[in-house]
Amino acid sequence: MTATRLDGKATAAAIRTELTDRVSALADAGRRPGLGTLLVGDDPGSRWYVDAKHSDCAQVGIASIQRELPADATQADVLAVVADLNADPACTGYIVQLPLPRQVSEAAVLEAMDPDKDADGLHPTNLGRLVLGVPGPLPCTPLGIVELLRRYDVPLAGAEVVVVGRGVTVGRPLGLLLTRRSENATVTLCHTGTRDLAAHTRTADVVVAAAGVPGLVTAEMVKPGAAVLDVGVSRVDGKIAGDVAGDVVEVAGHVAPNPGGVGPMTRAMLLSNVVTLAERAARPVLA
Ligand SMILES: Nc1nc(=O)c2c([nH]1)NC[C@@H]1CN(c3ccc(C(=O)N[C@@H](CCC(=O)O)C(=O)O)cc3)C=[N+]21
Repeated sequence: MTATRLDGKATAAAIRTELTDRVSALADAGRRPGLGTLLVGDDPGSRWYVDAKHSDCAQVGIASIQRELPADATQADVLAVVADLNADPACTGYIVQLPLPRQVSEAAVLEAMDPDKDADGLHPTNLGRLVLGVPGPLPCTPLGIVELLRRYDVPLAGAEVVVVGRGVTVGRPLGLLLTRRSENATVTLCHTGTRDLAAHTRTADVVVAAAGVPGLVTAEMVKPGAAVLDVGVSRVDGKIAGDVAGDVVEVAGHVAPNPGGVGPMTRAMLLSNVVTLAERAARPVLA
């Protein structure tokens, strides 16, 4: 038996279609949402992601504000663009593409963003809101994972979920999201320092592999019928290599492949965050 594919590409396309009505309503009220991006440097992977985000925006009617700085930009250069985007009324939500060059502090840049325009949900205020259970924009990859599982009826309530990876964009906030009462999963957050990773993953109903270690999760580490989501992004010989080995599809019940799984969902959730932020900003106008 081979696993059901969690098709992130098709699901993200459906979400974009659903968003177009909300974008039209905002545009009719003179409040068209606008996504800003700041790309620092010329990493081809980062450029691809940013370009893909803007072509997604064009599809649903969200305006694009594309800012770029050279790889040798200073922290002051980056903070100046952040201040611009904070002040620009056409920009209702924005992201600073990560990673930033070494000379620029990511923490300082995230902190300088207007939390009400934080389309990535990575501002300390918004991460704090996630911990507190207060509404606010949520990180896109964790949201995309939860939404993909929901649309394929993979149950989370009471489920054992093992997340591999403790990074700030995926693993750490995903643990917080999944343990909310609304999701009600039990989460074990594993990482590269976990003594016996396989012992954890073998008990899991859902495994999310987000460690950035190619082929880390193999078939013998997966309980038959479990859902396995591949979120690792590494490049091996110029091609994307995920954290999940090819033989896992023979054991798992569901697999989110990489590419074609969580990546497109991340972009769809970014659009959803931008639309929600624009709706919130327009509330007095929209009634
Ligand atoms: N501020 C910030 N926010 C992010 O959300 C952010 C970031 N920085 N830095 C880098 C990571 C990575 N990331 C991905 C987004 C989409 C795909 C994606 O759409 N991938 C496609 C195609 C991949 C390909 O073929 O190259 C897929 O999985 O099918 C992947 C990875 C967002 N990130």
